[in-house]
Amino acid sequence: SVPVSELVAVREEEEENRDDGSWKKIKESEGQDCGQAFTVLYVERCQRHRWRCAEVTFACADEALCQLWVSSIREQLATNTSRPEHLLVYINPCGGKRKAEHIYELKVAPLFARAGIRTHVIVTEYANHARDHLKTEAELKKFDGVVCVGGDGMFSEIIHGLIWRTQIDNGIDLNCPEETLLPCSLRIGIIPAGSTDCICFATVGTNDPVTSALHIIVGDSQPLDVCSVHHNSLFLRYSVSLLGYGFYGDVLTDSERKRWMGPARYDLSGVKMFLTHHYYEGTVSYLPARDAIGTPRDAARCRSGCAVCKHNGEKLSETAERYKMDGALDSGDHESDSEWRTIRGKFLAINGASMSCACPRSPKGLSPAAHLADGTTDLILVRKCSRFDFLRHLLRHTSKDDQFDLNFVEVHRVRRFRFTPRHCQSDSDLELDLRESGKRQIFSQICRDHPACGCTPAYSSWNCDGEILTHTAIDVRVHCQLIKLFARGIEEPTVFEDLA
Ligand SMILES: CCCCCCCCCCCCC/C=C/[C@@H](O)[C@H](CO)NC(=O)CCCCCCCCCCCCCCC
Ligand SMILES: Nc1ncnc2c1ncn2[C@@H]1O[C@H](COP(=O)(O)OP(=O)(O)OP(=O)(O)O)[C@@H](O)[C@H]1O
Ligand SMILES: [Ca+2]
Repeated sequence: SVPVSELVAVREEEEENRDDGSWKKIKESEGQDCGQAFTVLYVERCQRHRWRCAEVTFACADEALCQLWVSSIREQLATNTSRPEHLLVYINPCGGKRKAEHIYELKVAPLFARAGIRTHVIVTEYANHARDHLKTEAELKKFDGVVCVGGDGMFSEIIHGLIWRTQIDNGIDLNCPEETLLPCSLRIGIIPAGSTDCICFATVGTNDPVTSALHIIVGDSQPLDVCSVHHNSLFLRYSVSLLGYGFYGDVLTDSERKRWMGPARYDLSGVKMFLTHHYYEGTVSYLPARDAIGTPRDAARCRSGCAVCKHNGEKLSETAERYKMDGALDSGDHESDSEWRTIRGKFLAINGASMSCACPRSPKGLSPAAHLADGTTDLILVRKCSRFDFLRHLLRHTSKDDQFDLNFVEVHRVRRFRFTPRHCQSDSDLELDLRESGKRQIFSQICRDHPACGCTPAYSSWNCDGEILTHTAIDVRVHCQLIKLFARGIEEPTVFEDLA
């Protein structure tokens, strides 16, 4: 049996198609003349979270009965209001291996057509075309969802456009980090055609255009946390996957100069920055997610219908409701300032992972137990250590071993965090540092005079979902379930999976 929610479409067979393979078989085996036939298209699960569109044709001597089946199935599909009818599609022809248009035309458009979905397709002509179109021009009321054909950078454009539009339409000040943002009503579908495609991989379990198209067609819905990033009272960007300073910031900066290489640029820059081995000094403060269930060291993973996301999401909205009824001004984190913790040090990497960040390079991701929609982000601090130790940490992203079980790595589940690089710290903080490291001052002078010695620069950059941020001192706040995707989270493998 197939659940009605996983039907793609039903098609009446034409007279001239009557010799088509599957139907002919039924006809012959029944040994009778068939009055009519119809084909049901449905989702079939394959290996490694992939979905395919399978079909079965039913033949029937009684034409009226056949019609009844077709109309009943159509009725069932029509009453399911979560299935989209009209989609706004943006294609980035320049991402990944530059195959987005081809992938859409060949694999996705025919499926949408079969499912009776109407589309308005825009092939972008320049960076930020999709974002700006969504911000100002797009007639969003006409659509049931937005589809992004591209990578994480393209997805970032879409969420910036949609979140901006939703807040501005409701008079919300984006530059104020304390504002409660309004969730976007349109769901977003991701057809992977980029270099990392981590958001697709971490929410569906695979980077496969057909699987993503089927999740859109059946009208799946997966809420997702979004971090807002501010510098003082200036809005910088939103992030849903990785906010990385140090190693991942440097890898991104270096790889941008190698865009022509396609996805391989990240590996080359990764090896280069690993060998460069820069560390950065600064202060990280964070607000622990005290009242949330789950920790970054849990063995359990965020999966389809995740109970942790459900529980934490409901608890947060109850607390927000209570605050509203009490007439409290701050609609922020509802946690007292005394809860903030501060860590100063030298770091090879500071990473905020709002989701696992699983991708083909690291199928378990940067924070394997992170949740898609629990209102928290996992703050991972990798302190200065030897190259050998850092390599051990990196390698554990690709094996079963725990990448956090090392004495130079710590991880905290947080609602909010801030970072200030050492050179931006207040005078009193700097004085303290100076007393601690008189010796280093002499060396850094020598290094400035002899740049070839390879000493560490003062600043790295933040990698924000694959975009470089313009500021290093940032304030990050998680907004629980601000957007929704046409996805359902990674499914546990089922007995129905095709193991052939
Ligand atoms: C030795 C093998 C170690 C492998 C360790 C792999 C860890 C990979 C973790 C990947 C996390 C991706 C997080 C996703 C971020 C996206 O929002 C963003 C936009 O698409 N992508 C990147 O920034 C792209 C980031 C790409 C980072 C690639 C890092 C590659 C590291 C290679 C280190 C090699 C050391 C070799 C020593 C001889
Ligand atoms: N028509 C265009 N011309 C040039 N750049 C574009 C165009 N449309 C979008 N972009 C930009 O291209 C950048 C990269 O796109 P995309 O995210 O699709 O691929 P990627 O960077 O290869 O993949 P990933 O982000 O998964 O690593 C995005 O930042 C986006 O703003
Ligand atoms: Ca989260």
